[in-house]
Amino acid sequence: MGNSGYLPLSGTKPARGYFLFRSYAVSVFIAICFIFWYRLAYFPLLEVETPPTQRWVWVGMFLSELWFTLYFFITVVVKWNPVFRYTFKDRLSARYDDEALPGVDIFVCTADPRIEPPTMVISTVLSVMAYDYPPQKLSIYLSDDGGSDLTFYALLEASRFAQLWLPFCRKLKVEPTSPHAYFQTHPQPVDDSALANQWFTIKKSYEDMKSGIETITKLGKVPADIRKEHKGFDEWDFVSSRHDHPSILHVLVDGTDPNSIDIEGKALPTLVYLSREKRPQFHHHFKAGALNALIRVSSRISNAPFILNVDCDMYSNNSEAIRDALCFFLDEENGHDIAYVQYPQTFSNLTRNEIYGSLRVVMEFELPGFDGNGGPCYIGTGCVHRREALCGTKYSKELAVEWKAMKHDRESASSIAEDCKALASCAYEENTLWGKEMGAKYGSLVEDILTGISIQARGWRSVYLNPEKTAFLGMVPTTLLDTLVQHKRWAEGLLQIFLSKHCTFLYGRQNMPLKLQLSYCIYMLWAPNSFATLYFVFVPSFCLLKGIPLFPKISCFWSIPFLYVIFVHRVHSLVEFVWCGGTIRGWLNEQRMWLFKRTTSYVFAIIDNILMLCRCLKSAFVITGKVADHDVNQRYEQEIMDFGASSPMFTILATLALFNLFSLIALGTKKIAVCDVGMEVFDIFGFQITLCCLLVFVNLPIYQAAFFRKDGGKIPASVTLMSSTFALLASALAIY
Ligand SMILES: O=c1ccn([C@@H]2O[C@H](COP(=O)(O)OP(=O)(O)O[C@H]3O[C@H](CO)[C@@H](O)[C@H](O)[C@H]3O)[C@@H](O)[C@H]2O)c(=O)[nH]1
Ligand SMILES: [Mn+2]
Repeated sequence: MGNSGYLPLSGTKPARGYFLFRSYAVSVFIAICFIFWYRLAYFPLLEVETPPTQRWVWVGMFLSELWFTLYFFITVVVKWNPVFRYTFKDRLSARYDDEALPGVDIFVCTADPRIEPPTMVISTVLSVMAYDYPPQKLSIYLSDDGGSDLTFYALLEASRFAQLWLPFCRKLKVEPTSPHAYFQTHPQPVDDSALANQWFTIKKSYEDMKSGIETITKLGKVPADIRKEHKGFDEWDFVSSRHDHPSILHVLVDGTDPNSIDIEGKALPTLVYLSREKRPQFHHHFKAGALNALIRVSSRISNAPFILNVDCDMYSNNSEAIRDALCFFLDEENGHDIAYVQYPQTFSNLTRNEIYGSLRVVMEFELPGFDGNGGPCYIGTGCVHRREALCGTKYSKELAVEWKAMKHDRESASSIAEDCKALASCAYEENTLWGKEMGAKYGSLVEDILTGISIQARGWRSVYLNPEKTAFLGMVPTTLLDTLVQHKRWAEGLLQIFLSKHCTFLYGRQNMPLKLQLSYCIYMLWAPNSFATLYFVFVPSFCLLKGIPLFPKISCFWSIPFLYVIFVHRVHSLVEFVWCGGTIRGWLNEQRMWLFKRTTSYVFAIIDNILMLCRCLKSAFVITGKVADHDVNQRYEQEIMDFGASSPMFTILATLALFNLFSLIALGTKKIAVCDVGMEVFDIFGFQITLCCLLVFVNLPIYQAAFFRKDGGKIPASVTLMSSTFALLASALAIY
């Protein structure tokens, strides 16, 4: 306890099992040292009879192992000292009554009504409107980069439905407050007939609204009679396309208007629709551009000191999340230098065994590790920012705010709406620092990470909060290609940061602790992992066919460190995965995705980075799919991998998978011929054979999709044909 009676608003829990983790890390390091000793001592140096290929592949092994060691070291740095936080919301409420709480602006971003259905978007909007927070202090802004009247129509409907939904949420303490998620998971209450009736009425009006929106979305345009209902639709007379239109801004609920109330007469939060101006001759900077327009427009309308931003698929699952975050900012002793509170990215549509992987370990262990090293990175969604820090202010002690003394004067939002449009125009940012020193940063495919780095580099701290009750739930892609493309975008953007002046080692040198600068490498260096991985997936099997041993004999001493590292490293990964709630099959799927990403997404990420460095390519943000057709959904539910499309990524995957299969088959037939020396072959090539077998095992879904499946998610015949040819060629090359 510091000064008179001060009680902190948050605390930290000691990490469990960290002694085990540290012993594991140290022991693996020792084993790795032995591996390098072996690599150097047994380098097939100058013996005359060694063919030069053998020397080169040995160097390759050495370099790959060196890379993996470096990456392992970074992982250990990240996980060495994790911090797990919790909050005291009761203390917050005791110190700040509704009047004293600061305003919070909430940004929801959407970009395309075909990929991000308006019904999903408004469920998210309604979920954040229903936060357990004084409504007059809340303002919700929907940014629509799709410039779509369909989305506007949906939001208009949502603003009406909110008058029913918010009182209902209050009365029944509804959780989650997304109507879609709530009605999906909560059946009609049975014990209280009045409540049951009310539940039924609300569900009915929700379903009606939803089907109305769906019909119109399918139709592709808003019918004339509905357009007459609100003057806002007239704005679409000036929209020539989603890439060419003026700013559209409408205040659908004006919180300063005493008539903006729900059916119980309680105030509603402000609700604003914004589609910033887009012109073909101006770069719109994707989501970062959208965020900056929102920052400016909201600064005029509500100017809340805190900003929560979520992607349109991330609904609020915990109506206390704002209060939780404020426990950090409003802490009188430790809150002044906190720029943002990051929540984990968790998903509502994961299947039991997470067929395309999840960010489980990242969210449960790596981000707490970042927190321990100086603060989590900003991951784009589920994050509460201090407006000032996001806008580019450097941290200094003098900035400390006395929150209770804050004034909350606001002009009527509707009356200033017209003025605000200029703030969302393309020309506004010309010759300003927006996107450079102010707001979300431009020029990166991972604007979030870059923005986070720049905030931390200005001396601010950040914290990570992973409450027991998940704060937000979003969507993971439901096909393999979508997942790989998403990871390509991330890996590409992250590597781009590493190669730029914003690399943490340069940019964060002054204000970020070294361990935090280093921690960022775990993500910035995702893509380069592909070199070492490709090497390990191809070369040992190739050498197996050629008869070149790359590892020590199983029977000799040197195999021990190899066995130790392989075994303990994987067991640790499994334990870690299961520890944070995953299943064993889920872990296996995660391993497969690990391999797939490293041999496709990351390879393309590197190629694109090289092209960008040569200025042959401009980066583009491919929006992640959030809807799929019935068949695809069904396969996803059944955890059957979905290939379907023909993509060069699948050609690479299938080629590598088939090549390893061919190697194993070739070895099998060879072994029959040399039956009596079988044991000896295993002794010499044990590691390579095991690696090859493991790869074949991991790739089982690929063989199945290439040769045995008939459904729409199989690997297209052309891909199978091409990959088989490549794989056969490679095997032939090895054998002859
Ligand atoms: O021009 C654009 C492109 C995207 N978005 C929005 O950005 C969000 C994220 O896009 P999505 O396609 O879902 O990408 P993800 O890969 O799922 O997003 C993750 O990665 C992004 C880049 O690192 C972060 O911005 C996101 O917050 C994070 O969830 C969505 O709400 C989009 O509507 C825009 O507003 N304008
Ligand atoms: Mn997303």
